[in-house]
Amino acid sequence: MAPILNIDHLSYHYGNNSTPVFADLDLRVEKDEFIAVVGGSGVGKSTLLRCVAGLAKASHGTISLNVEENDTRRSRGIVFQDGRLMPWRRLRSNVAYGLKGLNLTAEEKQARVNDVLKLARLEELADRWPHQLSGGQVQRGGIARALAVKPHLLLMDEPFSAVDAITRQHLQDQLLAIWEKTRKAVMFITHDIEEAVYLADRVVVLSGSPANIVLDQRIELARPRRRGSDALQKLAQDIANTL
Ligand SMILES: Nc1ncnc2c1ncn2[C@@H]1O[C@H](COP(=O)(O)OP(=O)(O)OP(=O)(O)O)[C@@H](O)[C@H]1O
Repeated sequence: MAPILNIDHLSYHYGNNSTPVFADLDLRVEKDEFIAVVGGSGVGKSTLLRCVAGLAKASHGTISLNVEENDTRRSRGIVFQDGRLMPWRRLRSNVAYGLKGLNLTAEEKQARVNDVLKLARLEELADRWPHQLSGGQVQRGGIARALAVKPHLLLMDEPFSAVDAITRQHLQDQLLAIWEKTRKAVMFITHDIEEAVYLADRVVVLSGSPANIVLDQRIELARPRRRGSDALQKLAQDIANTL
């Protein structure tokens, strides 16, 4: 099967900086595959994700998405670190916002919103304002909004880094449950290597200046995985040693 995402010879420069953030970067992501991108602070993880999201334009190279065009869904859904819910809209309306412009009837939109709120286990909170939600609920709201457009590729930029450790573990497990149900490609940025190994099918390590992929590690651990297991810790340590 052809990869869903093909990144070829990608380079990105900010302004007139002489050194690109990354250069000549190649990456393939298969349909249904969950990949995590890790790397030190400032190495270029978010920039790469923003390029794939279409929010930043690469200086050189290409990004192609191998997806069926369809006006009832979008190719990509994006989840940011802070959830990015609009404070003047209730949760339901925030989730519905991304559906603007899609060729869906009002009933279909409503059904979509209900479905993703249910997936994110937020049905009961649908009429709350963002300030009435916990940090973890806001993040789940961000995930629901991204899923509402039925993306082929879900892009997540350190989505759990602003919540406490216990909430983070719950969110990781909820994300995996959603992924099992929806089976889409995920590109997940994190600086937490254990999180990457716990979640992903593949962990890609970005390093250097300009950055490039210094390790592309398949994670063969059976699911469900056990946090803190020797095998998981060892893989995480091996990956950390490449940084
Ligand atoms: N608007 C900008 N103008 C110039 N340089 C920028 C801009 N945004 C980011 N950078 C630089 O580009 C590099 C990559 O930034 P990026 O945010 O992609 O890194 P990151 O790996 O996601 O970091 P972190 O894990 O700390 O979020 C950094 O050195 C950063 O300082």
